Amino acid sequence: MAPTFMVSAPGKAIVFGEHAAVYGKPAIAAAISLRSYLLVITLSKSQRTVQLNFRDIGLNHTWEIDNLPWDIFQQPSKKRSYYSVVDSLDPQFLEAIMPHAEAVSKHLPEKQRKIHIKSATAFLYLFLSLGSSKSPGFVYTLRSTIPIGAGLGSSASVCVCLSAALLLQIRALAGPHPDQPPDEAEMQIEHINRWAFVGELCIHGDPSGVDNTVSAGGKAVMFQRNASGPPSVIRLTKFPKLPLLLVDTQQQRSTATQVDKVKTLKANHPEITETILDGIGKIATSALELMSSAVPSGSGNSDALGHWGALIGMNHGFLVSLGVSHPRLERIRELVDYANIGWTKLTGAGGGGCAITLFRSGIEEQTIEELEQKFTTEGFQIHKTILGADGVGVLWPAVFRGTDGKACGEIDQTMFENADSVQGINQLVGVGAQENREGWGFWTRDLSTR
Ligand SMILES: Nc1ncnc2c1ncn2[C@@H]1O[C@H](COP(=O)(O)OP(=O)(O)O)[C@@H](O)[C@H]1O
Ligand SMILES: C[C@@](O)(CCOP(=O)(O)O)CC(=O)O
Repeated sequence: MAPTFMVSAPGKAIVFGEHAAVYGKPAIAAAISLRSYLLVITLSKSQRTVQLNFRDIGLNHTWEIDNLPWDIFQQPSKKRSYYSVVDSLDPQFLEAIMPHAEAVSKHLPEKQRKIHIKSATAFLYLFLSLGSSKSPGFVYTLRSTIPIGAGLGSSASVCVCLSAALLLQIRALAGPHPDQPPDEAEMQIEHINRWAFVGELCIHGDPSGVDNTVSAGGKAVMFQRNASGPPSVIRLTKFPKLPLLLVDTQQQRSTATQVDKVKTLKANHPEITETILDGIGKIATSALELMSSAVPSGSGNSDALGHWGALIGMNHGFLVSLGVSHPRLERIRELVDYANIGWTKLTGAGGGGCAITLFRSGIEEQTIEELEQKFTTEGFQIHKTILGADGVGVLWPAVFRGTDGKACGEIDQTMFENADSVQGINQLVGVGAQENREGWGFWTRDLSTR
């Protein structure tokens, strides 16, 4: 029987190119140190149930494994392998899943229930695609430090966790281990990424794939969806350590709705919208070119920083034209612009969610503190995070450790559920880019050649 284990995957911030990424334009995004954590417990052979316990959204549902539609998923003509490339959902699979997904949270108001159904659909689609009718029972408990529906890729990070956990359970992944050849690590990240994309298809409708790609591989990437075949992904080894502030409007919205808004605009005004999307793509390309010649940083090269700042301002302007800003996002920009200390753009799908602000060089710490105070007074939330965090990671077995790094015991479901807020989760299992916590492993790809 597999030991209790945990997987974790980061959220992301899109620095340039959201929305345009859906239409095949390039985007630049980086993993952040806010993460989701999924604890996987294997039950004894006699317990033939699978429990999904998504604590942050209050979803807790148990299915009988034998009642799930395995026959539909395992038809020889449709059965997928862990290395298959799946880029669209099978309508027959979806139809078979629906009664089981719709069995969740019947007591809740429709709006909240819809969210639960989407998360349950993503889980069941992956579980039935990758698992087996003969598998033992499992409990999957998820907790996340990423705000949900805030543009920081919470759904992708959940999907990466689910994909990695299921692939580990069917032994389709080796490691991660320290002596793993980089090519093997690359391949395993890609398998996790591909199945995470399938989960994203269930939650989003039409994701570009940038979120799951950054979450699975971590660090920073230039991403471009192709008309057919896999997307082009360039790992950005020279991604600058930028003096960035991440401000949350606390205005929740759904990515699917914002993506639909742009789709409608494009249908009504095809030429103008295409010009805007093209402009956004050119901004991402220009940032990439700049990165290969001069690396912008908070302390040095203020020309390069100013260039990036201008690109950030233009990118936001285009997003406003696409109709995906929000008065609260504009308020963040207004406060930064009045103080004349940097450049702001929304990040993610917009319509609420978060904004990033890049500071000019030489801004006094006190000025930043005053601005942060204003944000807090006006009900915004500031997320302290770094860009370029690690991708998907595994804690196998799931043990917690004392301050000396020594294993103290297994993390059980109650302990994980009871970890108090973000601080409690971080204290128990937290792992970020700067926190090389004992026991966690990450697939490490070779970055030297890119
Ligand atoms: N912590 C979580 N637990 C369960 N489901 C989650 C969690 N975070 C995100 N999700 C799923 O992802 C959806 C939010 O995704 P989305 O609208 O794309 O926002 P984001 O920009 O945060 O990714 C939620 O409605 C839910 O279905
Ligand atoms: C708007 C979009 O470009 C990014 C969405 O990011 P988020 O789901 O808001 O974190 C959509 C996509 O690329 O799939």
